[in-house]
This record gives sequence, structure tokens and C-alpha cells, in this order.
Amino acid sequence: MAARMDLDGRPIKPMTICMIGAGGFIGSHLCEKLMAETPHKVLALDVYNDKIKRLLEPDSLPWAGRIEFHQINIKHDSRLEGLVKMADLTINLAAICTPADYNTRPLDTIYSNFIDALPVVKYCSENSKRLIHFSTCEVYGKTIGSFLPKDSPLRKDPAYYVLKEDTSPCIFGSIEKQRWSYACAKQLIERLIYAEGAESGLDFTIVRPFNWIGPRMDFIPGIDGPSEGVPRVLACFSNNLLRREPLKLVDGGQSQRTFVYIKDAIEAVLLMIENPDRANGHIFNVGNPNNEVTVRQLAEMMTQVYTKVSGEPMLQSPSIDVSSKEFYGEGYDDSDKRIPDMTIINKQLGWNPKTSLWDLLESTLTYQYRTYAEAIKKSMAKPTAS
Ligand SMILES: NC(=O)c1ccc[n+]([C@@H]2O[C@H](COP(=O)([O-])OP(=O)(O)OC[C@H]3O[C@@H](n4cnc5c(N)ncnc54)[C@H](O)[C@@H]3O)[C@@H](O)[C@H]2O)c1
Ligand SMILES: O=c1ccn([C@@H]2O[C@H](COP(=O)(O)OP(=O)(O)O[C@H]3OC[C@](O)(CO)[C@H]3O)[C@@H](O)[C@H]2O)c(=O)[nH]1
Repeated sequence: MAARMDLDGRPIKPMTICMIGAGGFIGSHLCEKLMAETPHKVLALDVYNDKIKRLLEPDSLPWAGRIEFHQINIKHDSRLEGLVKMADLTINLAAICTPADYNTRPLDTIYSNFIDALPVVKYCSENSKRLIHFSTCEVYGKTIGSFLPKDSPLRKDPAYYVLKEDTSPCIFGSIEKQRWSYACAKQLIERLIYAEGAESGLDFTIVRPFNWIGPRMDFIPGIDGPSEGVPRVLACFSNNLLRREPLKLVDGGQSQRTFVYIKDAIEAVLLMIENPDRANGHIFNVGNPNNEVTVRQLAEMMTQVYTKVSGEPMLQSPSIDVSSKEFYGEGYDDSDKRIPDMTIINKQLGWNPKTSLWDLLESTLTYQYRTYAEAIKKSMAKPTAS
């Protein structure tokens, strides 16, 4: 493998990375990238490893010996500190991060996103180890614009909705709107990490992902996850399409999101890993401001793309409206609009996303169809117990 250079033309030394939550959606893509394109070693920590099994099994693969899986629940495992100490860099991805859990399991959500992350920050700080911590775009909450009258011309002014790391406020709903338990826990851990940087000299980078999507995201209920489970929107809509049932639009599908392809976003993370001088001390939005749609438009687009990749005809009524109370239960609330400002990541790392929403949906739904269509057909053909 040719020597890798950083953005300032210096050779990059191979490093050991302690990746917590390596078995999840983002972790699996990051492990894959690090194995295929870099000489770095990964200590992969997670409770599960199904999504990275392919990287772990065959001893003959070029990266054999560079990835080591440790089955660890960071809530209670004394091996954590030793693994952080063994590494040059810790990346913490571990979290409960599916909205269906925020209002129904608020305690687990707060513990997972704040309490369980505390020892990781402490071990990095005490041992002078670099930390890349995964936060979320949800820390911005709602836009300032959403509080303006519906017909206000100011709603069209980017100053009222584009989300900037260093100036935008964090606007959450009231306490009984438990949806915000996740965002609030993420915000507090961001503040703690920032304070460790300011008071104890911790070298940190905080990542705020804006709806990264692609293959291996979450699970398909009843196939590789619980039948009653509610994953994030990509997997919900994929599940509906695969089962030939209407896509459920929560509260009319009016909320807006910007979606970025996981492979583009992973490029940004690799730049952070390999350019510590440019990434340390920064909070980065990582998203694609050009891929904005309402959830209703996303449903329409996914339906069209799925029809193309599966060859199956479209349903007569491809979507239905459901209330958020019916779908998520009491205490749900929503972010109205999420457009990332890209100034900081552009300036520090020169990163820009490349993939259009149509293209990323085409490759993702091709993967979903190839991976799940047969299993779904079989499960639907099975007689149900009466
Ligand atoms: N995917 C996105 O678009 C997105 C958006 C915003 C924020 N994030 C953040 O990025 C991170 C990763 O997200 P993801 O989409 O890969 O989610 P994911 O659920 O696929 O991955 C999280 C992984 O962490 C593991 N984990 C959770 N608790 C653990 C514990 N106590 N001990 C060990 N492992 C544990 C899970 O088993 C899972 O494999 C999360 O912190 C999430 O809040 C992701
Ligand atoms: O079947 C469905 C499922 C969801 N919706 C609506 O889609 C919007 C997006 O939902 P989702 O991707 O599940 O989650 P959010 O974008 O709201 O939150 C995530 O953003 C980042 C992260 O931190 C981690 O991924 C997480 O909190 C939303 O409006 C749903 O109501 C639907 O209509 N139908």
C-alpha cells in the first residue's frame, strides 16, 4: 500500500483506532473503508458484529490481523479503559439513535447517549488520547424559522433555517415532548467534551451527522430485527416497499430532511481521522445540503426507484397518512427542517458530498432488494398461527 499523505502533504503514520459501536451502520462502513484503503488497525467494540462479520472471518483477506472484534457492552465492562489506552484514537459511535425509542424509552436513551459516554470521555481525557465523538444534527432541534408565522417572508431567508455549528441555537420542545431526550443528552455530552477540551486539553472532534443513509442501515422488522421494531425512515419505507404495503407518512410527511450517502460521509470521517491538526477542537456538520426533500417527496422518490430496481408494479395507493401519536406514541415531536451549513468542514477539510439523492437511493434500494426480497417473500408465505 503506497504511503498515505495528509492534506498538508505529510505522510500519515499507521494508527490504532478504538471504535466503539463498530458493529452498527456507520461503524460497519467505517471499518470497511479503513480496512480497504488504509494501514490503520481497528479495535472494534460492540455488542453485535453481524454487519462486520465479512471483515472478521476470513484470515486470508488482506486486512487479516488489522481488525479485532471485542464483544463489549460499554455500560459495564472493565476492559474499556485498557482498550482506549491501547489506541491512538477513540471513535465513539455507540448510542440508541432511533427516534421510536426517544419518547418510549427515554431513560435508556438518556443513559445511552450521555451516562454511558461519560467514561469514554474520561478515559480519553485522563490518558491524553484523541476522541472523535458522534453527536447528531438533532442538537439543533427546530429551526428559528419554524416559529415565524406560516406566511412570513423571513421563512425563506437562509438565516432562519440553515444550521451553523458556531452560531445556531439548540431549540427543543417542552419536557413532556420526550422526543428531545436524545438531542438533549447529545447536547450535554457535546458540552462536556468541549469543556474537557477547554479545561483539560482533550483533543476532540465532534461529528454532527445529517441523515446519513445507505446499505446496512438499521433492520427490516421481522427479518433481521424485531417484528414490532420501528427503524429509521429509510428502513421503514424499504420494509413497506418490500412487503408491497403503503408507505406511512407521519403527520402528512411535511418535515424536511437532507440525506447524504453513507459512502460520501465516510470520506469526511476519514479526513478527520487522518488530519488531526485540522480536525481537533472542531464540531463538524456532515450532510448534503443539495439533497433536501420533504418526507412525502422521499416516499415518492423511493417508490419510483424501487419500481425500477425490483421490476414490480407500483401500488395504486403508494402511501397513507398516519398521526405521529399512532406511529410513535405520546411525546413525539419533530425537527421541521435540517440544512447543514458546510463552511467549517469545507474550510478545514475541503470535503464536499458528491452523490445525488436519486443515485444514492438507487444503489441502496438495489442492495435492499437483493438482500431482503426473498426472505420477505418466504416469511409472508408462511401460514400465521391462528
Ligand atoms: N446514521 C445517521 O444518520 C446518524 C445521524 C445522527 C447521529 N448519528 C450518530 O452516529 C452514531 C452511529 O449511528 P448509526 O446510524 O451507526 O447507529 P447504529 O445503531 O447502527 O450503531 C450504533 C452501534 O452502537 C452499538 N452500541 C449501542 N450501545 C452500546 C453499548 N452500550 N456498548 C457497545 N455497543 C453499543 C450498537 O450495538 C450499534 O451497533 C450514533 O451515535 C448516532 O447518534 C447517526
Ligand atoms: O415510516 C416512517 C418513518 C419516519 N417518518 C418520518 O420521517 C422523518 C425522518 O425520520 P427518521 O429518519 O426515522 O429520523 P429523524 O430524521 O427524525 O431523526 C434521526 O436524525 C438523525 C438521528 O440522530 C440519527 O439517525 C435520528 O434522530 C421524520 O419526520 C419521521 O416522522 C415517516 O413519515 N414514516
